[in-house]
Amino acid sequence: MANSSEFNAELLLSHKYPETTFTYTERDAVIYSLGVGACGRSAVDVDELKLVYHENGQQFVKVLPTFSALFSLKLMPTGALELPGLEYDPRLLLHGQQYIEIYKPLPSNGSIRNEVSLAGFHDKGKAAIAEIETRSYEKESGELLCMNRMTVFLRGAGGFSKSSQPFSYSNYPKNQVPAVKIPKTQPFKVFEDSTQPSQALLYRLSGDYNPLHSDPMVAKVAGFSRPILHGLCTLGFAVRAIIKCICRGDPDMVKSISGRFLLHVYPGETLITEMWLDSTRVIYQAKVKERNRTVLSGFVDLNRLASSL
Ligand SMILES: CCC/C=C/C(=O)SCCNC(=O)CCNC(=O)[C@H](O)C(C)(C)COP(=O)([O-])OP(=O)([O-])OC[C@H]1O[C@@H](n2cnc3c(N)ncnc32)[C@H](O)[C@@H]1OP(=O)([O-])[O-]
Repeated sequence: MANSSEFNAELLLSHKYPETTFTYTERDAVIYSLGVGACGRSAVDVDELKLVYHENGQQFVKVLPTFSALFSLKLMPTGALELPGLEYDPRLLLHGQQYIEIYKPLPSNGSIRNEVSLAGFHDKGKAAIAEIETRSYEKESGELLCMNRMTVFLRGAGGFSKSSQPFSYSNYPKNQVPAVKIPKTQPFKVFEDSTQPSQALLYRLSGDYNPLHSDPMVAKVAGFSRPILHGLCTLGFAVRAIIKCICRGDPDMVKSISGRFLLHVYPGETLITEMWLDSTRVIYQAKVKERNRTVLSGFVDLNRLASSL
């Protein structure tokens, strides 16, 4: 537990994160799609081939909306996050939540300028929670493309509040909070997908080289029997399942995405994504079949519904 004398709220809240850039090509978008399992069940999948190949005269590959979560990767090159005013052990850091808003379909290649800020910071006693917001602009046009809010869960870093009221700060609307109630009814769609034992080793090629996902010793120190899957890889699997089952394979129908990581996933486990439709909102949860445990839940808001649903 963090010592209250080590926490300096003023220093943390006034910290300015530097702007970052992210340049990608179509090859990066394809490696990402393969990393979240596109065409993993069939190399001629009609809903997914467009994510990895120019089929039928298609000019560009289509890009999954969750690809945008990579834009701010430079912020944590080795898995640690700069939080001046707080001491914490980066080896105990876990990805807690991800919230994404897409304002324009993601191009198949591009150069992105990111504005980064601290959107929230909370003392949860046993943990501290930091929320980092990244607004991503297309460099050439200057247009705002998307916003990502990443929540990091810093195990062991809570308990620093000096007053009896735990320290809590956030600067965004309450309706963007990802907590969802899973309906008691049967899901509208269910999709089962296997992750490969090498899934995290493939996914890391998209730029998240945190050794928690590849190094057995680092995983042990973090409390896991072996390296675990990147949270964003699990989210990528779940959102891809929704795009396949509800958007008829069209990634451009996704407006916003929210997910909370409830439990770690081991590469090689089977993910079952259950989906409920509530107007243009898809409420979902992903379970690991082998352990019968829910590992992720959230919602995806769509621009419209597919006419054939
Ligand atoms: C980031 C880039 C690096 C990437 C790394 C990875 O990919 S790692 C791989 C991917 N990530 C993973 O594998 C992580 C998987 N998730 C886990 O292992 C666990 O959910 C946990 C350890 C994050 C929290 O478990 P626990 O039993 O210690 O928690 P609890 O139930 O006792 O609640 C305590 C308080 O925290 C709140 N809160 C709870 N959960 C979350 C959350 N996810 N998010 C945010 N907040 C959360 C909860 O509301 C409560 O606050 P309240 O209500 O009192 O004000």
